[in-house]
Amino acid sequence: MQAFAEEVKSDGFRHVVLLGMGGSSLGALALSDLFGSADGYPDLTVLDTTVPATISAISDSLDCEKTLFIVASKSGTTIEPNVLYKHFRALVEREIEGADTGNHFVAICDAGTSLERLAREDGFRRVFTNPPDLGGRYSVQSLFGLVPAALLGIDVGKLLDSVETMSTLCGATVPANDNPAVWLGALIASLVEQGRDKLTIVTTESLQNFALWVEQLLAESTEEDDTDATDRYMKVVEEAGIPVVRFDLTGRHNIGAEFFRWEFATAVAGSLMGIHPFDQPNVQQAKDKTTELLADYENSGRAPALNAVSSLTELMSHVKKGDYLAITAFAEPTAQVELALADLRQNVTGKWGVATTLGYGPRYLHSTGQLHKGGADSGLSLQLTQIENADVTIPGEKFTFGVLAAAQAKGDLDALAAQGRHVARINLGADAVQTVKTLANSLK
Ligand SMILES: O=P(O)(O)OC[C@H]1O[C@](O)(CO)[C@@H](O)[C@@H]1O
Repeated sequence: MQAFAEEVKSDGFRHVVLLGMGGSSLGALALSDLFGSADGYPDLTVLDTTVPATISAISDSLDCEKTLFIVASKSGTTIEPNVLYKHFRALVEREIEGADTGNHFVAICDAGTSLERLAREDGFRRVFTNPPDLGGRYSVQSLFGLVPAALLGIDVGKLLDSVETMSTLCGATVPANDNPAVWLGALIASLVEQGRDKLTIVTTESLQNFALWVEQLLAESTEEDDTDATDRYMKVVEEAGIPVVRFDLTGRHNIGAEFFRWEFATAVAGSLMGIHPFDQPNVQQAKDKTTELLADYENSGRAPALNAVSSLTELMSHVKKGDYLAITAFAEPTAQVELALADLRQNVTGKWGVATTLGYGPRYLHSTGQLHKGGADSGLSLQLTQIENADVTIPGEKFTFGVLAAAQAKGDLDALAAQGRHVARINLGADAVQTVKTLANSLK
């Protein structure tokens, strides 16, 4: 891996764009956030969206000649990386005519998948095949995390040493009380039993995407989660007297140990809670609805309609003690949108006294989407959409990214509603920031 990273660096690549969802990208995102790229190594962008505005913004900013794309998917069948590959392959072919475009693409996947075949047929620079007995969200210490880490110039050996240290501390002969992961898993499970079924992860800035990684691990595995990294929200949490556990990261490479601790703890918590920690059965429901909507579009030419559904106030009229509000946004996550949403969340908590989660679509569909549909019936869902403002075609497909994003948004809300969950949708219109601000202010 490190030899490959050196080769990529010396061939003049300055940017790596990783196309992948959930466990196939969040570990790399966490590592890139924490380490950045070492001197002379390329930077890393994770692209795990179908929202046209974000895809256009990234496509416009790329210097294709110096960009390497990683298509990362264990199953090889996930729609997002597959269509993103089609888009970027065409872009590279347009931008650097005549060159060996396959050289700009790398695949990470399980052996024998359709992605492996495609990558070989399309002449990818390299195909990394992963051991198939690893669940997606438990795969950061495998090629899914390590190849991007090596490309960033991270010392992969040091990272793995820290994983090994934690795995020794969690060995089979270590009594449960002294085992850091069993202790954490048991704590999570026992707090859930006492009714504390929300976990807030507060981190320093460089670990915010590590929190996203933990969110996916827990939300798909145990169906219980709430994360928030803003200090203001943390204050509200502390004031509510919620138990706090603190882990200090002594040296960046020790993130490897934390990956291991949380994976093991999640398996322990899931087992104690009687939940299968390696399964995510409800994720499929939204995928099936999306597939139906896309087929309908291909037959009728009618794009999935994202009509307004209910309103925030009407939605919150159903709230009960212990419920949470899941805010999902199919919009470009600009800094201003993030700030406006942080205010909205704070005001929701202030007005109704509930915890909130925030997930951008379609990323959250591969993470907290499981919690929303398969977790306890304590979540109300507010979907915010801003999809129509731009569109991007997908070579070889009848649908565009806009149609796909709309089908994913509608598919998820339909799946939730079909389960009797309370839902609302607000279309953000042309000015997403202003719409969210107005909504937040109306709650004061
Ligand atoms: O690596 P794949 O097969 O593309 O899957 C991506 C993600 O999708 C999920 O299967 C959920 O849809 C996650 O568990 C997984 O990490």
